[in-house]
Amino acid sequence: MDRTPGGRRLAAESRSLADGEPIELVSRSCEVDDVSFAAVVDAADESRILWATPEGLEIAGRGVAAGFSAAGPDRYDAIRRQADRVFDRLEHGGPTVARPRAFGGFSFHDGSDADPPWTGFDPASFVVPQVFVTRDETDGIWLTAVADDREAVDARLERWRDRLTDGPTMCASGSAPGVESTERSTSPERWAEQISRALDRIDDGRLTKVVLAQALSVDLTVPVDVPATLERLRRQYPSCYRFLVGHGVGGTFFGAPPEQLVSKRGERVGTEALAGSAPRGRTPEADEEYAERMLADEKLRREHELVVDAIREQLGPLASELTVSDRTLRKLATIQHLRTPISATLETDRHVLELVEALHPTPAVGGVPPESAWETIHETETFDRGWYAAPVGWFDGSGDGEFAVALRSAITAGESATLFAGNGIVADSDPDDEWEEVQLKFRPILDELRER
Ligand SMILES: C=C(O[C@@H]1C=C(C(=O)O)C=C[C@H]1O)C(=O)O
Repeated sequence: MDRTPGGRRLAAESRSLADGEPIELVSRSCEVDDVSFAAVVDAADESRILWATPEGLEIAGRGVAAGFSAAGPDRYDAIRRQADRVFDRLEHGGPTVARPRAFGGFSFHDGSDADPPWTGFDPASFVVPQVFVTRDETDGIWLTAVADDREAVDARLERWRDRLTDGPTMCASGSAPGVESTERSTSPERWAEQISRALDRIDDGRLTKVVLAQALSVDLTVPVDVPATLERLRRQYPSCYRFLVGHGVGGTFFGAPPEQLVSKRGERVGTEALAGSAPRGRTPEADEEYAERMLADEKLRREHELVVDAIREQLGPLASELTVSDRTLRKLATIQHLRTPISATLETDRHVLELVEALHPTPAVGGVPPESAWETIHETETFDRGWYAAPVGWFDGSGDGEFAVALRSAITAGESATLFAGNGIVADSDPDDEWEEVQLKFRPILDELRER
């Protein structure tokens, strides 16, 4: 595989970023009326990204004005160095909300091989799109184009403005592709064995917690319309992130994660511990009972506190002040979780990628201690996590940015999709309960693939 930073596929327009030269790009924005975000990301054979937050920021982008990719333990720094060479010289004509940002993410493990279904998904890869639309609650809707020079950027902006304003404004929510058949990576019997082996390690003191996951391969009747599926997910899971990453080759990775890894704006940092799960009840009384039981459950409390402690340990040394708020409930349509919001003020300025590196993987998706958890995951799981449960999001030229944990996610190409879901295992975990919780975590995506 081509491991050169900014290798062929992700070269900045036509140049490679490997030669050390700064890259000069120009961006221009114009305000537009309501336009279809789906129309920007409707071509699976081109690079495309979509990012939406629970607070209402939504960005859809296409093409590659600059691309960065990296592998290995140095991947966070390597991405940042490549991006600095672009952002340091970028001239942006437009409001801050519509500024160019680099969108992408990381694989769960730094040595991920990008084998199918993960073809094209390097251990770290980001793009600054050639064209993107940005919407947020206060600033309206903006179209931005990025190119090598002013003439090219003006032409691109005009072309896309015509194209989007002539098209439909609504995001089509489409219909589900329909599921022909499913195949599990892990049978219930195999799962019970895996849990029992993890519990042995916990018993003999090598491990305190590990998150074990499963994959579900789905044969579809027709290919997934990913933007339309995300639109349906928005309605079902309005408090979740939504993302789509496609490189024009291989599959499209998408999901509706409930969990923020980190957000950084200036010196302010936000993150959260989200761990501990229970079903939603069919009646308000049943739902309340599940919630009460979860809040009172000693095992879940320990499992959750491990995540809080790890975040405190990772972020503490970088912060002048750190606030751990009270534990609350996070209720989603099909599942509920324990959640602890955490915020911090940085002691000195940091790039958001430094915070991503410090936090990933939190024990909400990895385990404690991290090395032993990683070894257990590696020896136990029979599939490649790829970008599942890893950081996905954006950063900008001043080092601000926001990342979600890529959960409740799937990678799809043609008439197949692979879904991923996992659960935290600690002392006293019961294989049947853990199995049920994993199945609940497949539901957000699986429900949207099935015809109702
Ligand atoms: C691992 C997943 O979810 C994570 C694990 C949780 C748990 O163990 O209870 C809860 C929320 C997430 O942090 C997943 O959705 O696949």
